[in-house]
Amino acid sequence: MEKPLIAPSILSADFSRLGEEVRAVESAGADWIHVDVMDGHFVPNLTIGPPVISAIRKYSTLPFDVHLMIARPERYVEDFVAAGADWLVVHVEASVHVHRVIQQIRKAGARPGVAVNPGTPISAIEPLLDDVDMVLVMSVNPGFGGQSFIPSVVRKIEVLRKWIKERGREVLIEVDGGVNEKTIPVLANYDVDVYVAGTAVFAGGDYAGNISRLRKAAAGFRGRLLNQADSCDMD
Ligand SMILES: O=C(CO)[C@H](O)[C@H](O)COP(=O)(O)O
Ligand SMILES: [Fe+2]
Repeated sequence: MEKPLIAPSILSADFSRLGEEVRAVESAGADWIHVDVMDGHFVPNLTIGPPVISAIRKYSTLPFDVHLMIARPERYVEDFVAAGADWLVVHVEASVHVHRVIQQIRKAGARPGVAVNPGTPISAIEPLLDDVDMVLVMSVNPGFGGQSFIPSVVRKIEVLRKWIKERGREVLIEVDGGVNEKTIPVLANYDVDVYVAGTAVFAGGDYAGNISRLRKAAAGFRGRLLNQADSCDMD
């Protein structure tokens, strides 16, 4: 797949028709399906678990990118992989032994990613860069869709891109939260690989049009707003 990728977050889909919604965003040009799993403990919201992922898996052939916002994810890694997760992303804040969980994910047969909350220094994931295939930089506090992008995370993405370049090993950078046509142009300066978008894809119902506008925002502005991140109005 040609990067950057667009990964619709089905948190903003119609949950009463989740399978059809997954099929619809695939037809509309999505690259991945982003699935938000919340436990009411690590984040103040509850969503879905392995049985629902297993049920919607058959509606799409796209990779399922499963974002676990759950405490101690090591308890459920094998269940999520069996349910159909191609990518399994755990929060660095959610497990005491996050390095071990990353190894567990790879052993279970999925690609491991690590996510970092807006309030956590990016240095927390630096020791994991040789072991993960993706870093998910949260640009809102996890738990809900429809929140505003937090501009201070841009600096973290810049640092992360530098570290990955220095290592020479491919690690994808994914950004999640408040991603839309206004925020993507700034992010594109750091070669973000995967844009997760819930509201921006599902709002208004024109999924194909929405995805195509996000793609254009990513391609059109790449490299042209360097050093303007701090002054950019991102609301
Ligand atoms: O992980 C998430 C929330 O915790 C979601 O993926 C994210 O919020 C997407 O929604 P939106 O694009 O509306 O911000
Ligand atoms: Fe997410």
